[in-house]
Amino acid sequence: MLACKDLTVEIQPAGVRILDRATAEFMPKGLNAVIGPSGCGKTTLVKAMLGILPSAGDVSYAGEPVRQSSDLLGKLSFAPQFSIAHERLSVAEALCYALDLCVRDGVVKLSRLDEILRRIGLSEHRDKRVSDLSGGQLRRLGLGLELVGDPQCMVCDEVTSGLDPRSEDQILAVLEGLRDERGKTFICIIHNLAKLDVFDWITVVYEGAVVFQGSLDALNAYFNIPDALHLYDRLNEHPIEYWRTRWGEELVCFESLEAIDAVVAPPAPSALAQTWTLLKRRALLFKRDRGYWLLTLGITLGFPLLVTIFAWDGIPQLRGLAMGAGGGALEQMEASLRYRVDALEMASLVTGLILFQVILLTLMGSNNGAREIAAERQIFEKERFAGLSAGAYASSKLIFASLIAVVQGLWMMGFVKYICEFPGASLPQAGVLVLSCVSMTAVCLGFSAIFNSADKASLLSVYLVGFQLPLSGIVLALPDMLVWLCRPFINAYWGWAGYFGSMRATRLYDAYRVDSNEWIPAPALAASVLLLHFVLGAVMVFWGCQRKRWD
Ligand SMILES: Nc1ncnc2c1ncn2[C@@H]1O[C@H](COP(=O)(O)OP(=O)(O)OP(=O)(O)O)[C@@H](O)[C@H]1O
Repeated sequence: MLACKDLTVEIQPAGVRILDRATAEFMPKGLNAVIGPSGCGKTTLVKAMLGILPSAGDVSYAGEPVRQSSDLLGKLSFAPQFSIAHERLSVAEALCYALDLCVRDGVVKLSRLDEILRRIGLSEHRDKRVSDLSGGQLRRLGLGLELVGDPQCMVCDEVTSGLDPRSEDQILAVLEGLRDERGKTFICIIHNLAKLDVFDWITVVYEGAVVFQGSLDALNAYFNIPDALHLYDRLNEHPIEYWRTRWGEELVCFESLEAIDAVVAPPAPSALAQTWTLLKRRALLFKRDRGYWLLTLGITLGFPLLVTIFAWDGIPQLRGLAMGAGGGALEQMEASLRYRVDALEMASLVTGLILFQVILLTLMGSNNGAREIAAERQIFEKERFAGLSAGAYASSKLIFASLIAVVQGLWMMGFVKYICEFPGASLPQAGVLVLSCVSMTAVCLGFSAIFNSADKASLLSVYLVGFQLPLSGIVLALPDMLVWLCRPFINAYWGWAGYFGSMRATRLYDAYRVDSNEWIPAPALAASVLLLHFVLGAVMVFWGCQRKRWD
C-alpha cells in the first residue's frame, strides 16, 4: 500500500523543515486515520506522499516507487479540503463531466454514475445545484468525485471537519460501506478523536514527524492513556525528540499489513475528447453565470456604441471626405484651405477612433482571460490528479476565450465601420481588430494560468491594458529611444497601425501623412505581430497549466 520512508519537506527559500524524516505505511482495504494537533504537518505528509509537494525521501505504492503524481494515476485519488466542483453545475452534471474526463467506456460511465449517487446518498439531490448543497452533502459529493475513476485508494483531507455529528456519521458510513463491499482503502486526515474507533489504522503526526502507527487499542496502550481524547495532552508532556526516539526504538512489526498489487488503470479519454468535454462544460457554466454573460454581452454591444457616440459630430464630414481614391488629393487640399483643415481634423478623428476601438478591444480581452484559469485552479489541479491532460485543459480555455474575442472583434469592426462609414477594405480591418482582441485575451489568459490568484491576474491584466495607450506612442509621443523598445509588445499600436494601414488608398490617409511622415506598417505585418502576441499568450497558458499550483 502507500508508504513513505524518511520523507522530508522544506519550505524554500528559508529552508524551514515542515516534515522531518517521516516514515509511515498505511493499511490496505482499511480506514486509515491521520491525526495530530493543528499545524503538525498532516496535510504536508499526505501531499508530499502524493507528489503534490516537492520532498526528499522515498514513497512507494504497492511496492512500486512513486516519483510524481502521475505514477498514482488510476490507483489513488485525492479529495482536498477546498471546494471541489463548479457551483453552477448540478450534482449529476458535476459527476457526469468528471466521468467524461476520466472514463472512456459509455456503459461503464452510466452504471458508475448511478452507483456513485446511491453510495454517497445523493440520488434524490442529483438535480440540485452544487451551490445549494449542505456542508455534509458537499463532502459526500467530494467523495463521489473521487470515486469516478474507481481508484483502489482514496485520500481525503478533513473529510468530516466542521460537520454536525449526523453528517459526520453519514460520511463515515459511506467510507465503511466502500471498504467492506468494494475493498477500498481510505486515508483520512481527521480532527475528531472521538471517532477513532471507526478507523482500522491510526497514524499520529506531531511537529512534522510520524510518532505512532497502529490500531486504536495499540495507540492507547503505547501512550498509556485511557482514551484517544487524552492523546494531545500526553504528546505535550515531552519534546518531539523524545517521541521520535521512542518510536524509532520501538520494534514495530507491520506484517499484519497485507501486501496488495497495484491495479492497472484503463486508459483515460484522449486529449481531444477531454478538450471537447471541457468546452461543453465551459459553455454550460457561461450560460448559467448570468452576471458574467450579461457583462460580456454588455461590453460587446456597448463598447462599439461608445465609439460611434464619439464619432457622431464628425460623421457627416467623414462621409464627404473619406470616400474615393487618394490620387490628386494633395492638390485638391492645396486648392482649398478650408478643405485641408477639415481633412486634418477628420484624419485626427479617425485615427483617434481607431485607437479607441483597439483599446476597448484590449479591455474586452482582459475581461475574457484574466480570471478564467486562476479562479478555478484548484478544481483543475484535482482533475489533473485524476487524469485530465494539462494540454487539453489549456487548449479548451484558449479556444473558448478566443471564440468570444473573435465575436467581439468582428462586431466592433462591423458596427463601427457601418455607422461611421470608415473607408478601406473590410477584411484586413476585421483581421487586425479580431487579432488585437484575441491576442490580448491569450496574454491575459496566460497571466491567469501563471498566477493562482484570480485577483493578481486581473490586476496585472488591467495594468497591461492601462499602459497600452501611453506606450503605443500614438496619442503622446514617446522618447525616440523608447519607441521601438516598447512598440513590439504593445498590442494597441499594431491594432491601430494595421487598421489605419488598410486606409492607405484613401484621402484620410493622405491627410494624416501631411502632418506625419512616421512609418505605418502594412496590415499584413501588423497582423503577423499580433499573431506572435497570441502565440506568446498561448505559450504562457500551456506553460502555466503544466506547473502544479495547489494551495
Ligand atoms: N507553503 C508554506 N510556507 C510556510 N509554511 C507552511 C507552508 N505550508 C505549510 N506550512 C506550515 O507547515 C506546518 C504544517 O502545515 P500542515 O498544513 O501540514 O498542518 P496540518 O497538520 O494539516 O494542520 P491543520 O490540521 O490545521 O490543517 C504549519 O505550521 C504550516 O504553517
